Amino acid sequence: MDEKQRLRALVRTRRDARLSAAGDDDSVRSGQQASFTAQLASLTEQLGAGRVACFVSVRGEPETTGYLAWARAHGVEVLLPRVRPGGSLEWSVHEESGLAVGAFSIPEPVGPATPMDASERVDLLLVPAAAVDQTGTRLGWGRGYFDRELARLRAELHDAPPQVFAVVWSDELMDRLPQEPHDIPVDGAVTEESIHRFG
Ligand SMILES: Nc1nc2c(c(=O)[nH]1)N(C=O)[C@@H](CNc1ccc(C(=O)N[C@@H](CCC(=O)O)C(=O)O)cc1)CN2
Ligand SMILES: Nc1ncnc2c1ncn2[C@@H]1O[C@H](COP(=O)(O)OP(=O)(O)OP(=O)(O)O)[C@@H](O)[C@H]1O
Repeated sequence: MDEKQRLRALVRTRRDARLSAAGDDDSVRSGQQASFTAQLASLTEQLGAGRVACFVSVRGEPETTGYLAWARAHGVEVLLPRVRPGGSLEWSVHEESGLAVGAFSIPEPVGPATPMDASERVDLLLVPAAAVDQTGTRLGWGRGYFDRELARLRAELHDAPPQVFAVVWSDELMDRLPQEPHDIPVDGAVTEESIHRFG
């Protein structure tokens, strides 16, 4: 098995174990969620971000639900991704009107697509990942959605790219991950314990 596949399987196993350890214990789950909410809110405030792109967590990913509620309460506009045929992402504002289950069983926003480009900038892009290393190399789930999206944003917003932070559990911050030419490093990572900045 190739090294990336081995690492993805390791992370999958740990996430499944974390899910079953928490079980139906709401106090464990809400504690984990509150930790991520606090770190993500802190980063948003540090950056003075008024417009943020995030994701809706599934299957043992760090919980973003609490952060989405915090953002709404604090007047921070949030864009969420939708998978498009052909393998690109599009973005839509997270509205009260809500979410509908989309591709890969991930809840997606139902509103109109909004461009995420020079005319409609975001200050902070929070991306899912399986793992991140100390140089900002990010390992995803292998379909390249965020690799392509980060490449697009870098090309379009080269004068003022948004800050990009991966959201991972602290045991997913690794020393060294396999790196490929198309990998675009992230600026930092947010875990349930702290905020990390690379380079
Ligand atoms: N919450 C969330 N939203 C997201 C992503 C993500 O990783 N997480 N994406 C990131 O690109 C995009 C959707 N892309 C996806 C890419 C790959 C898989 C995937 O491989 N799923 C595997 C299981 C992976 C796992 O073990 O967790 C599967 O469904 O079999 C799912 C979604 C956009 N939205
Ligand atoms: N900028 C790009 N343009 C076109 N294809 C790309 C680009 N970046 C990555 N890809 C393709 O996407 C696929 C997945 O790449 P990789 O294994 O690095 O994904 P990943 O980082 O795990 O996934 P993701 O970005 O979905 O989280 C590869 O086939 C790769 O060639």
